[in-house]
Amino acid sequence: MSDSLERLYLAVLAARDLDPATSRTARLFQRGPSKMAKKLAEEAIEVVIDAVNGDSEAVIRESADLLYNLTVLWASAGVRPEDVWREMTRREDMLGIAEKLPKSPMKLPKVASPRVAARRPIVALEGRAARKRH
Ligand SMILES: N=c1c2ncn([C@@H]3O[C@H](COP(=O)(O)OP(=O)(O)OP(=O)(O)O)[C@@H](O)[C@H]3O)c2ncn1[C@@H]1O[C@H](COP(=O)(O)O)[C@@H](O)[C@H]1O
Repeated sequence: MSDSLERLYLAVLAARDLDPATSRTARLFQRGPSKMAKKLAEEAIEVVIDAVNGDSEAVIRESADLLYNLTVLWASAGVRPEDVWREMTRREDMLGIAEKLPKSPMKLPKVASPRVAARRPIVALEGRAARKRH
């Protein structure tokens, strides 16, 4: 999926400077971040409504619209897909360790990599609080 999003991101960057009369993306860039944010929020609500109504086909369509509008907002905010993938990997590493936390904090697992070692120490907290800390 990340390949599709990365291709879409490049297409959005390429469309940014097209004619707003013919390119929706160029029109969104012309209208600015508040319009982009409004469209993203609208799409998120449409996904929610379709999911609550059990319309999975509509959820699929609206999710594609949501991801398009998210990609446009990323581009406007100077966020690249790889920035988001890096954060997701960081959380996966962190939560992976948190889920393996032994009962006693003294037996913390060896750090998986220098990248993990650079992180704040993990404190054995109860249940969801452990997730909230990171
Ligand atoms: N992937 C998309 C894409 N997904 C969704 N959309 C647009 O987002 C709309 C969905 O949002 P809405 O339901 O709000 O549509 P709408 O009601 O017509 O929009 P508004 O009237 O509310 O503004 C669709 O009608 C599409 O026009 C997209 N528009 C463009 N792309 C891609 O973006 C790139 C640039 O395309 P242009 O923007 O056409 O240059 C290309 O690769 C395109 O494939």
